[in-house]
Amino acid sequence: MDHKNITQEIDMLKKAISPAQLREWQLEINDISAEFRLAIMFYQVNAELSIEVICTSQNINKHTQQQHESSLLQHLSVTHTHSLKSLEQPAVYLQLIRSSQGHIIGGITFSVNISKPAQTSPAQALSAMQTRIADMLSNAIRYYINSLTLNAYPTESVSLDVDLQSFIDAFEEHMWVKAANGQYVACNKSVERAWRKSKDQIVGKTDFDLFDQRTANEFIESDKLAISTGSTVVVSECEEVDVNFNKVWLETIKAPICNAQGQLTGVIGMTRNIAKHKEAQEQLILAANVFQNAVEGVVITDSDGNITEINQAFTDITGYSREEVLGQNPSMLSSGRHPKSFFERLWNTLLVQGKWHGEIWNRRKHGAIFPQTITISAVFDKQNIIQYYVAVFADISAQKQNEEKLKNLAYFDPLTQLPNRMQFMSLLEQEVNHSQRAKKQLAIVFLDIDFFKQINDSLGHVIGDEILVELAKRLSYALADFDVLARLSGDEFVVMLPSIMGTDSVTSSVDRIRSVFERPFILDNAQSVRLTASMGVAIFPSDGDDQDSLLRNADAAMHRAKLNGRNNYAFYTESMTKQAVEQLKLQTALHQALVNEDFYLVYQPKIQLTDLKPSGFEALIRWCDPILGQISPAEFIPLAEKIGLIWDIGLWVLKTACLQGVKWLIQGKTFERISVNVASLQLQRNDFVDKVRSILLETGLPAKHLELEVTESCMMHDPDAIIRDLKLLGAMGIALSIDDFGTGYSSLNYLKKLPIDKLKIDQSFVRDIPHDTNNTAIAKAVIALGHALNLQIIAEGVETEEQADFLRLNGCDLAQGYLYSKPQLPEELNLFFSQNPSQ
Ligand SMILES: Nc1nc2c(ncn2[C@@H]2O[C@@H]3COP(=O)(O)O[C@H]4[C@@H](O)[C@H](n5cnc6c(=O)[nH]c(N)nc65)O[C@@H]4COP(=O)(O)O[C@H]3[C@H]2O)c(=O)[nH]1
Repeated sequence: MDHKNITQEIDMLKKAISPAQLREWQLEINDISAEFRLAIMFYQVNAELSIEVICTSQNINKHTQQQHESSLLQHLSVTHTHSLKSLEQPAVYLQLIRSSQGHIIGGITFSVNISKPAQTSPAQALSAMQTRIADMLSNAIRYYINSLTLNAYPTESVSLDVDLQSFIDAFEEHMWVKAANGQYVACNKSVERAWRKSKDQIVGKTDFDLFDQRTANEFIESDKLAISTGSTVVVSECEEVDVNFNKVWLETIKAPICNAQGQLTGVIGMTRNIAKHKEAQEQLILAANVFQNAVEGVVITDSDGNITEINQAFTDITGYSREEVLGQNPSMLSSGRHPKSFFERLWNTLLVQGKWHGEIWNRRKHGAIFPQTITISAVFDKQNIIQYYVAVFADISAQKQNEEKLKNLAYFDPLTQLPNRMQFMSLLEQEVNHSQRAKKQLAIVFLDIDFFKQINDSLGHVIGDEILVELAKRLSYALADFDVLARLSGDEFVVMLPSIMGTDSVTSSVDRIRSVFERPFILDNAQSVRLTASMGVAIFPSDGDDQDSLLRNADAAMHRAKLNGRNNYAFYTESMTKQAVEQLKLQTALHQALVNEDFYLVYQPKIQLTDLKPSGFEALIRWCDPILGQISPAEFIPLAEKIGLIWDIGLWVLKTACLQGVKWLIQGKTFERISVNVASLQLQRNDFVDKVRSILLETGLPAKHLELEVTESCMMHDPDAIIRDLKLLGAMGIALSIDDFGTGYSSLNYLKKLPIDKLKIDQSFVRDIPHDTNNTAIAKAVIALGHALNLQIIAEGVETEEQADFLRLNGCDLAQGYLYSKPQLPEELNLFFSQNPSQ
C-alpha cells in the first residue's frame, strides 16, 4: 500500500468535507436512525488502519459504538478487497468507502438499535429496506468523496504515440478507407479475415477488382449516398453468415472524408455485428407487444406517481384513453371504498418490500366501481433509487359475481331466497350457544305443507313453486324480525323463535304461522288453492340441547301432528322418541311377517240396503306378530307404503282373496264380488294390470267376482296412465270403486273420466248421521253425485239402524259395518252367501 498517497488522500478529504456537508449528513443519519431504529457510524480510516469517527447517529451508545469499531477494524485487518460485507458477530452491516484510487478511506456501519436474540444474523436483524437505506446513504457519501478526490488530483496532459493501423486492427469491426477514386487505401485485420484477402491484395484495388459487378455497384452506390448526405450514414443492414458459420447481423456505416479545404478525399467505412443490438431490439418489440396485448391492465408511473404509460387493457378496463391519464395520478380511479389506512399500509409495504399485491376497488370512467387484483412493483435504478412504479391489474368483477352466486347457492334457497338448511343450522347453532350462556329458551317450529305432493302432481311443479314463493313471503311477513325462517327442502320450512317466554308465546307464534294458510293461494291463472300445514315444535333445552337434536325432534313432532289428522301442530315430548323406537321395531317385524306368513285376511260382508241381501265381501288384512301381537292395518299399511313393502303385501292380499273366492265357489257358495283394497303406490307400477291378470289366471277366479277399491289420491300421480290402467282392468270384467270418497283431493273432473262402478262414502261421514248436519249433508251430496254419474253408492262404518234407515231413505244402495257384521274369518261367514239356486 502506498502510505504516502493514502495519507495525502485522507488529509485532502479532511479538508475538503465542509462543516455544512458534515452537518447535513449528521441530520440525515439522525433522521434515518430515528425512523428505522438504526445505529449508524461514519468513519474515516487512516493510512495506518486506525479509524476516526466522523459522525454517528444520536441514539448509539458506547457499547454499540465499540462493537461497530471493532467490526470495522477486524474487517480491515482481514481483507482490503471486499467493499461490502455483513459481519457474523456482532450483527453489524458494513459498507466501505473507497477513494477513486481504490484505497479504503472510510466506512459506514449499521446495526439495529434494539435488543435481538443473540443468534439473530445481521441479515435477519436488518430488513431489506434498512439495508437499502444504508447502501443509499453510504453510496451518496462515497460519490461525494470521489468527486472531491477527483477534483483534488490535477489532470496531467498526456500525449499518446498511437499507430493508426494498430489502432484499427484492435477492433473487431471491419474498417476500411477508400480514396476518392474508389481505390482502397487502408483496412484492418477484421476486413482481411472477412474478405479472405491480405491487406496487400486489397489496398490499391477498387470494388470492381475485389467483388462481382452487382456487389461492387451496391458498394459504390452506398459510397455515393454517404458522400451526398455529407455525414455518417447507415448504408445497409443485413443478416449474414460469418467466417465461423455463425449467423450475424451486420450494419455498415459510411462517412465521407474531406481535407482541410473541404474537398472530398475519400470514404471511410465500418461494418459491425449488431446481433446483440438486434436481439435487444426484438426483445423490446416483444415486450412492447406483450405490454400492449396483455389482458391485464398495466400502468407505469414515475417515482412521483404520475402516469407515464398505460396499455390497451387499461383503457378497455377503466374506459380512460392514454391521453386522458398521462401525467395524472392513479388515484383518479379511486372508488372511495377504501379507508385512508388501507393506502397507508399499501405504501408502507411497497416502500419496505418493493412490492404490494392485493385487491382494490376502483372506479371506471363512467362511474361504475369494480374489483381488481393488482400487483404494484417499485423499479429501482443502480443507486437503489425508485425510478418507476409498475402496476399490473386484472378486472375480477365476473369472478366476484360468481363467488357471490356460489355463496348464495351454498347458503340460500334459490327459489324463495330464504336461508337454506346449511345456513339455518349454522344460525341455530349460534343461537343455541347464546341461549345456553344466557340461560334462555328457544323454539323450533318444523312446518310441512299437507298434501303438497298432490299439488305438484296435479297442478305441476311451476304452480307448486309459485305457491312456495308466496308462502315464504306470507310467513316472513307474519314472523317477527328476530325470528329466523328457512326452507329446508321441498315443502318443508322451519322457524327459529329465539328467546321465548314459555310455551304460550310459542303457541301464539304457531297461531300466527297457521293464520297465513287461512287465505287461499291465488295462482297466476286465477285458480285458487287452499292449503294447510302440519307443524312440530321442539324447545331448547328440554327437547334437545343441540341444533341437530332440536331439528330432528321438531320433525318428529310434525309427523305426529300429521298422524293426528294434519292441519295441526304438536309439541315434541320424550315419549315421542320411544314411539320412534317402536316404529323401528315394527318395521323390522313387518319385513319378517311376509317371510313368515304372519298375515291373514278377514272379510266384511256388504249388504244391499233395499232388501238386506248380501252382495259381496271386502277383504281386509290382519297381522298377528308372535311378539308384538295383533297390529292394526291402519298402523302397518302406511308403514308398508313408506318402506316399499306395500307392493308385495298387496299382491299377497289379492292372491289370497282370489284363492278364497275360488274356494267358496267350489264349495257352491255364491257371492257377487270380493273387493280388495289397492294402495296408490301399487297402481303407480306399470306392471300392476299384468299382475292382476296373471293372479286371476293362476287362481282361476273369474274377473266378474273381483272388485278393486282404490282411493281418490291414486289419481294424483300421472292420472292419464292410471285412467288407462283402470280402463284395462274394467275391460277385463273387474269392478272398480272409489274408497273413502270425499276425504282426499276430490276432482270431479277426473271422476267423470274414470271407468268406475261404485263410490264408497267414508265412515267419517257416516258417523253421527242423521244428527250431525254436516255429515248428513255430505252423505246426501255424495249419493246424489254418484247417482248422477250412474254409480252405485256404498256406505262404510254403518253401526246403527238409524244410520241404515237414513242411508236407505236417501237412496244409498249398499252398506257395510258392524251393524251387519264385523270383518270375520271365511269360515264364520256362512250366513252371508246368497242362496245358490242349485242347492
Ligand atoms: N268403527 C268402525 N269400523 C268399521 C266398521 N265396519 C268396518 N270397519 C273398519 O273400517 C275399515 C274399512 O277399511 P278401509 O276404509 O278400506 O280402511 C282400511 C284400509 O285403508 C287399510 N287396509 C286394510 N286392509 C288392507 C289391504 O288388504 N290392503 C290395503 N292396501 N289396505 C288395507 O287399513 C284400513 C283399516 O282397516 P281395518 O282396521 O280393517 O278397518 C276397516 C274395517 O275393519 C264399523 O261399523 N265401525
